[in-house]
Amino acid sequence: MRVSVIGCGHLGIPHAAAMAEIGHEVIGVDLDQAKIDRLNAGECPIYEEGLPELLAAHTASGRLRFTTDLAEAAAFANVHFLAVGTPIDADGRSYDTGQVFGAARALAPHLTRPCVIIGKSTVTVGTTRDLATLLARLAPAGTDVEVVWNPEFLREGHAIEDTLRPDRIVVGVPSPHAEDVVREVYAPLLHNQIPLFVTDPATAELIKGAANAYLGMKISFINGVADMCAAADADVHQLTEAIGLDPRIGRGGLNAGPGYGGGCLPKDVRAFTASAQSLGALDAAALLRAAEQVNESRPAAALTLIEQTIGRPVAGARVTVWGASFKAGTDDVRESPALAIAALMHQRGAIVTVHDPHAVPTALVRHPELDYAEDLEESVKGAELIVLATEWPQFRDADPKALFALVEQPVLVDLRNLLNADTWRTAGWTVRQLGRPAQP
Ligand SMILES: NC(=O)C1=CN([C@@H]2O[C@H](COP(=O)(O)OP(=O)(O)OC[C@H]3O[C@@H](n4cnc5c(N)ncnc54)[C@H](O)[C@@H]3O)[C@@H](O)[C@H]2O)C=CC1
Ligand SMILES: O=C(O)[C@H]1O[C@H](OP(=O)(O)OP(=O)(O)OC[C@H]2O[C@@H](n3ccc(=O)[nH]c3=O)[C@H](O)[C@@H]2O)[C@H](O)[C@@H](O)[C@@H]1O
Repeated sequence: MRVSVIGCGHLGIPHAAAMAEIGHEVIGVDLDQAKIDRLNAGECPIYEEGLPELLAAHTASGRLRFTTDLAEAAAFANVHFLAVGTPIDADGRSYDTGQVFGAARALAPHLTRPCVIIGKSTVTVGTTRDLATLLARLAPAGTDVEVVWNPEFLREGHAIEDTLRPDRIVVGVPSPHAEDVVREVYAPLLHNQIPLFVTDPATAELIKGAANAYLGMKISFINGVADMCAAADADVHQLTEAIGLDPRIGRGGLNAGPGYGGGCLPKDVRAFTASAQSLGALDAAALLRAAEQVNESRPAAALTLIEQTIGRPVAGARVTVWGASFKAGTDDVRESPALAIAALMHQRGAIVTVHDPHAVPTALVRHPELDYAEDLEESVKGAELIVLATEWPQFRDADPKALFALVEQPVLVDLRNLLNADTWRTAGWTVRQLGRPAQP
């Protein structure tokens, strides 16, 4: 089939590459000419495992190309995926759907044949209906333009794997014809026994919000319990292993840490809370708000642990923060807990150097006030404290003996419970881990 993917960001580029991989002819569309030029040259503008290879293969084969021209996309395809951004609104709570409606308005005049728009962006319930009404009014094909919602569940760092082998495909359809089109698009995946969950558009929109809200609540729950463990001199890591064995709870997504970040969970929990409020589900809104509050308090909780460890305020201390991306496997620094903690220590007068194996260039744009080191050894020279904030394997595998010689003080706070603390302690380090006893 011929498909277009409108919006080439963290979702759209992997999706376009994966659609080419399963055999479709794909045209990706974005407003950003520089990004389109790089993509057409087979270059990958984001750090995502496996994506550069897929892009290079399919731009070379001619099955995947990119443009800024929506008219070209409309002439080429009868299926259009919408993967533009839905950042949080100026009010800080609901989605700004300007990119979604902006793209639809720009595409509409070119829709002269029957077609299906497959929305993938994360949106407020009711968006599919509003978009269908708008397109019926503005497109020459009128009501022959159908709008489906097909929320995306991929994780950054696993985008290709999650797109080619998702747990489930959820689709909210307005008609049996639209469902047939979706089944045809995803046929190669459905042949691999991946479940297709077909529902109405409003339920599909809410499924996405509920999934991310639950993931955020689960993380805030365990982070709240980590606070309890810290106060009781108990061990959150062992507690998590034990409760995670109960299949009703599950071990996945239950790691205590510096809080959930990224371009999605923080905004999606906020927006789902606002939806609960506006739909009159006030108890649900209060539950979700509590999860947000736990998350918002994580930088301060991390600072408390850091200052307890060094036995004084961070002002004047030379601190190295390991990690800038919001999690390992990506160079995305949107709402990164690592950078929030680095910036908080900087505000408190610490001399902060940040090191990340892939995200220094993206971090520099958002936090130019911080110092950066591209090299791990370089980053710790003269440090009085290392704060491990992102769970990159490079940090887990770092050599405590070699680093001991480089630092001013061998003190490390592990906010991800990533390290084998015994090995580090044997090499002479003082190590504190989140929600775990100071002395094992
Ligand atoms: N990042 C992720 O892993 C996931 C994201 N999502 C959702 O997918 C949507 C996109 O997220 P990201 O890819 O992270 O955002 P992003 O900000 O990385 O990418 C959005 C892209 O859309 C482009 N764009 C904006 N208006 C356009 C227009 N009128 N025509 C063509 N292109 C346009 C922008 O230039 C940008 O490249 C959001 O709703 C997000 O919540 C859902 C699941 C996973
Ligand atoms: O809607 C989206 O964009 C996506 O949001 C998340 O994916 P992602 O943002 O890539 O990252 P996660 O792996 O969920 O991690 C989010 C944050 O929570 C933190 N986290 C995650 C898991 C955990 O156990 N503990 C924890 O602190 C991570 O470090 C990170 O800061 C969801 O997992 C995806 O299913 C969803 O499609």
